[in-house]
Amino acid sequence: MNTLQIADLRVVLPGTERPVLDGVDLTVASGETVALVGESGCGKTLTSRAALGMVPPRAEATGTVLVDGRDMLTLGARSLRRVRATTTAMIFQDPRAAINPVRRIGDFLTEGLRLTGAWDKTRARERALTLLDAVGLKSTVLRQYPHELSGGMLQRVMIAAALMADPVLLLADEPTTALDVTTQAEIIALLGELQQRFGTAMLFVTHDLDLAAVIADRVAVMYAGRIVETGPAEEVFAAPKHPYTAALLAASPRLDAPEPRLTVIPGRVPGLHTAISGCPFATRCGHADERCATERPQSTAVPGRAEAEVACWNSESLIPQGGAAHG
Ligand SMILES: Nc1ncnc2c1ncn2[C@@H]1O[C@H](COP(=O)(O)OP(=O)(O)OP(=O)(O)O)[C@@H](O)[C@H]1O
Repeated sequence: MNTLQIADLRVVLPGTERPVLDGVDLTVASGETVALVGESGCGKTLTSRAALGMVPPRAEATGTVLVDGRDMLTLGARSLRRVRATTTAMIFQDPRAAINPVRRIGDFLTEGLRLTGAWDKTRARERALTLLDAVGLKSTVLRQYPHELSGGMLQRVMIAAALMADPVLLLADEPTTALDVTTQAEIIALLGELQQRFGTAMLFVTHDLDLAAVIADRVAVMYAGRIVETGPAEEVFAAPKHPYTAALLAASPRLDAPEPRLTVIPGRVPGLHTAISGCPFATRCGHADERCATERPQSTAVPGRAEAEVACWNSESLIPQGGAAHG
């Protein structure tokens, strides 16, 4: 069974012309890491928040969001709180914004578990010590305050906190963007190692394709609220099947290329006040024809590639085998 199974998720915000999430299908299996990539404003964060049953106020949400078999969109408030506290965890971009600055790290780590009522103080503290050790921090950190720790140490604390209740699903939203490159590499390695060790499913939101290539088993490429391509990360990045994926890869800076240069994808992601009748990428796509402008392409299996789908009318004829090598 998939730990996270999102099916046909549609979210409509009041006063807009197109759904902000438009028929999203996404699965993450136990022990698997799926990277959700795409330009800013495509709906990545909304998708990962929906996995916690969080949708913007006054938004209309349809479809199903199953976490460990329970639909987060229909659970009552109490059950939702319990599922959030015991089966899911989220790691955010900026650890300082997500932690109470006047509470000691020890209290921060243990209070979530103690609130569930199932853990007493001693047991919660033991669990905190085990996890601090797992993330490479000393036990003395328990008595420290957030301002006494560096950004990298604090993100390690956040990872420890996320794993306290032994969640089945970890949602990481740009968890290393606020860190320098060395610390970023350490945190990514740590996340990967712990996720394997604890067998957690992880949805990793990022706009950094190189990072996605390093951490993910599978990748889902999102554009204007839709998943336009999915598949094994290595294969998708080596040979993209959707013109948008190919354009994203071309626009990703490659310092090791013979002639490093930055390609820009012309145009912008259509705003929420623009109705879309066909493919949302059609207006920016060099391969679009009349059909792309009027008929919505459905996701279809990519021939010869396991667990891979693409939503493009012209994928087979336009994207050459071998595609744009990257990474
Ligand atoms: N609470 C909200 N109320 C209204 N609109 C929202 C809300 N949250 C997000 N949006 C809009 O939904 C769209 C998708 O936002 P989302 O944050 O999911 O994108 P993203 O792909 O994660 O972008 P980024 O990489 O910049 O974080 C954007 O147009 C955003 O302005």
